[in-house]
Amino acid sequence: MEPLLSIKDLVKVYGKSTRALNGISIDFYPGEFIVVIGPSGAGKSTFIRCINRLIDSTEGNLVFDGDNLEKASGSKLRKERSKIGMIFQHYNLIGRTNVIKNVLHGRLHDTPLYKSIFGFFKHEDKKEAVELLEKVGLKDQIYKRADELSGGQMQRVGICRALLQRPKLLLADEPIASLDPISANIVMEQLHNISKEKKLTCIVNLHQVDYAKKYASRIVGIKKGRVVFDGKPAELSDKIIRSIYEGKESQMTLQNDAAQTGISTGVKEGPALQLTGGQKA
Ligand SMILES: Nc1ncnc2c1ncn2[C@@H]1O[C@H](COP(=O)(O)OP(=O)(O)OP(=O)(O)O)[C@@H](O)[C@H]1O
Repeated sequence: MEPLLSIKDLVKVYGKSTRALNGISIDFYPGEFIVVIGPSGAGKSTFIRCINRLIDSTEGNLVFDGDNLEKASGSKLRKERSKIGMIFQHYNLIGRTNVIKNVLHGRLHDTPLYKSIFGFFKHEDKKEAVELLEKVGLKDQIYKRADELSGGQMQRVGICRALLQRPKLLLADEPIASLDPISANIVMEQLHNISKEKKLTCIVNLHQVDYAKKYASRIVGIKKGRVVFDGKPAELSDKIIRSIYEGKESQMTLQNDAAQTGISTGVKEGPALQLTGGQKA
């Protein structure tokens, strides 16, 4: 199978010497649900943002859907970007605008400016927006202002907006980091189910190893800007997890120090990660 996204020797240097990405080469295939894990500062956000060119890489080659992404600019870049949906930690919704309009913003790239200004979207776009909102349990909230929603609801709107773009690739940068465990579970469950149903490739950055193990079809571990693990959830042993988070083991009480270590076992439903040895009691 041809990869949907092929990344070669990706390097990102901030300023003079911060090598956030240190030569990443990896292929992603259609339909994969990839979770990227790694300690704070490992380069996860930089990696995901280089993929849709929110950040320009310093070196490397990105081939997405058969096109050279890192060389694209202007309308070509906009066209490529329209095939990549993005979900953000802080949702990036327009608070004063209602839910359905926020979702319809996913079609802005395909709507003439004058129509979008007056809120004229195609009937089929509106229909699809409503269907998506129904799917994530928000049909009753369609005309509510986005800033009247809970965090979990806002993120589900963010998912619908990204999906209305009809992307080939969905990127999510810490989509549940600002949510309580119950909302986080709902968001991950829906993101996972919808991408499975639509056979959509997803790359999701997560701090929580247990969610990664629960939902990913493939886990990629990043440490100091390099890929140090790439495999199936079952292959991600406790030993490997410790090596990815090496240097932070002293904080690996997990339950208590989740925020500092970047590792959380706070999922109430689903398998809790059991780490043995090297942990504080
Ligand atoms: N805009 C920037 N300018 C300078 N350095 C940056 C910038 N963004 C990130 N960095 C640095 O690049 C490295 C990787 O950061 P990045 O945010 O990609 O890591 P991360 O794994 O996503 O971390 P976290 O999980 O804490 O969000 C870090 O050393 C960070 O300080």
